[in-house]
Amino acid sequence: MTAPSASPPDGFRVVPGRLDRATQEALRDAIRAVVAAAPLYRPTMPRTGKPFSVRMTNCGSLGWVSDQAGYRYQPSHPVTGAPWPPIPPVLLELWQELADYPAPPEACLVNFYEPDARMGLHQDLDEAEFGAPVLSVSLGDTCLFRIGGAKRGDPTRSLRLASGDVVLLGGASRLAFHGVDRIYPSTSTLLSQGGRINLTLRRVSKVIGAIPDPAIVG
Ligand SMILES: O=C(O)CCC(=O)C(=O)O
Ligand SMILES: [Fe+2]
Repeated sequence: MTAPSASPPDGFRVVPGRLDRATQEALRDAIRAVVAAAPLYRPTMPRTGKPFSVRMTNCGSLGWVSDQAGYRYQPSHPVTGAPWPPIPPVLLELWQELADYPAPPEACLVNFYEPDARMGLHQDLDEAEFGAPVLSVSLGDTCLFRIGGAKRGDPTRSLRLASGDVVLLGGASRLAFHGVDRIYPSTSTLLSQGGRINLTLRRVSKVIGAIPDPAIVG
């Protein structure tokens, strides 16, 4: 008997093909404009200083960065010192439709994967607010995405994410380990040079009164 594959953690939602081709193209162009204002750079790992294989930038009032001092959110680009550009409206609308959270995202991390890039299993833990999901959008080449549970050793399951797919890490899955094991080159025509763009929308700070008070609502 083969080992059963892990069932997805509660709150993990995949919406295949959520963005049609025209929307993907518009979003690609919006991200090009973000990258023109806030260039992709290669972050380094805390302590070791080892470079990531993924290049990154951000849009939003806050951006996620990593360097030898650690992981954190900050309002400006670590190389240029400029504030991050705003999050494109199409992404804010997507958050409103899917996130089920009463405040907008503050950060959108932009990951760019060359064909040989990957992202090791990790949890997204640098936000103060775990009540909001992380909403992820894939553009360009298909990847092999892996998700496990709240502990590093928990069983994992793998799925392919294609251009236009949207994933939500909400509920229990908000703290699940996840990563990207590989990119499948030449699986999309969206990016002329190939590769994969992943966008993650994140609420960083807590919203006071985010949970409606039943005494007021009722
Ligand atoms: O590229 C992906 O699909 C996942 C990215 C991710 O987990 C992250 O940026 O924290
Ligand atoms: Fe992540």
